[in-house]
Amino acid sequence: MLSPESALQTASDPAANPTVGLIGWRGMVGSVLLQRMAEEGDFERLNPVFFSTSAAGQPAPAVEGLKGDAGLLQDAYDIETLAKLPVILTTQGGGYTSEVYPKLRAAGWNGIWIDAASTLRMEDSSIIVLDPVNRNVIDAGLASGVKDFVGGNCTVSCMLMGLGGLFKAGLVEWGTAMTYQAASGGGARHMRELLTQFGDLHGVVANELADPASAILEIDRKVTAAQRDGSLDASQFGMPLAGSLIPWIDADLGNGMSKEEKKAGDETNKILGHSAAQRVPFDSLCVRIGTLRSHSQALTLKLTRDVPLDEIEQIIASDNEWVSLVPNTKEASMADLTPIAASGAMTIPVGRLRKMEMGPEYLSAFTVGDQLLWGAAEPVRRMLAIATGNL
Ligand SMILES: NC(=O)C1=CN([C@@H]2O[C@H](COP(=O)(O)OP(=O)(O)OC[C@H]3O[C@@H](n4cnc5c(N)ncnc54)[C@H](OP(=O)(O)O)[C@@H]3O)[C@@H](O)[C@H]2O)C=CC1
Ligand SMILES: N[C@@H](CC(=O)OP(=O)(O)O)C(=O)O
Repeated sequence: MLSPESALQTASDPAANPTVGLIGWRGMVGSVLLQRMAEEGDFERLNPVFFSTSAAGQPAPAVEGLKGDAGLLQDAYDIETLAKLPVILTTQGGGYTSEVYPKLRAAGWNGIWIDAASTLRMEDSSIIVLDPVNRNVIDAGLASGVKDFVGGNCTVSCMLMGLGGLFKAGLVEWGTAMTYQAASGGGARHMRELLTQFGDLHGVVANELADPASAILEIDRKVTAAQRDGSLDASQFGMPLAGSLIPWIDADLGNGMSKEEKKAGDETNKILGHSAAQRVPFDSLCVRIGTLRSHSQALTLKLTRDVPLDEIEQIIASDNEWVSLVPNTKEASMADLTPIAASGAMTIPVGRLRKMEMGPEYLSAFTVGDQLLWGAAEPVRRMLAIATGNL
């Protein structure tokens, strides 16, 4: 393994492994990314140069598969060093992208920028990457000189991994998604806050819970009072999430829509490579719930025609190797169609498939996916493999 310095010097040597700058590897998405890269043996085929916004000069992380160590952390704001890299992959977040990306391009950098943040997603110059769904769009983009490849919104990517087959077959006239998004979608501190709230609420009624004869309405009164009196730490979410929900995610766009909801239609159509004329109306109502990891969504799809349910199931199941069809029974749904089942798994369960009372073209569906895997880390990991000729 080359030291970061020599790796940078040989970045254009075609005989060497491709050099890639990794930024954001310490965060939640970044940690999952490193885990997946180690599992897939990616570090055997790359020269990684690790960057940090807070700890330049410290030792880079030890990663499985790398021959030798990765040297020291480089300064993630050092444009000159970044500009020597042929490929940069960042999971650092939108603030970092907004600050560094324009400076790098202004400095004449012409490398490939792979990003998990939303900042550049809807730019004409970028492609939203989800290769099991849009490998054709990615390949065409690479061939035509596109340099910016951005992972999609977690909810959108998980939905398309599950139901992309129906969209690709041209069977969706319009759709809606009612989402149930996990606390971890907000970041590590949000997860901690939720668990702390659960613990505090339990503490408020621990004595009553220990006594089977205590009045349930008194327990309810005490919990509700604690949720309302400001005693719970809600600094991340802005209101208690434990034992409740928040029917708004991300910024208020001022037109009755949240930023998270706008992404559903915009990103779905961009990933599928639809022109404005081909746009499939797809709208959503996004809700934060008190789960830890994995985003769920209940969908209503208006199909372009009446397709028999068994055919629909076949189209969904055969779209990609990660879809897992769950029989529409109570037992199977409880076992396999929950955040508990999906968290940490690469599979995307799709179930509750049935035709609705409104007519045979109306399909009801439920899907759940680990938003840190297919919703964030995996599409950018795979894009890196594509960009470096390994996928
Ligand atoms: N969370 C999710 O479900 C999803 C997130 N994304 C996007 O991915 C990007 C990154 O999100 P996420 O990983 O959740 O962000 P995190 O807040 O977990 O990590 C981002 C950066 O914060 C710094 N940091 C500061 N304190 C800590 C700490 N205690 N532990 C770890 N890192 C710390 C690290 O930078 P440094 O090492 O340089 O100090 C790290 O790289 C965002 O743009 C987000 O929108 C996309 C889809 C889903
Ligand atoms: N907004 C998502 C997570 C996320 O980071 O989305 P995006 O990458 O589109 O900003 C959530 O809170 O669950």
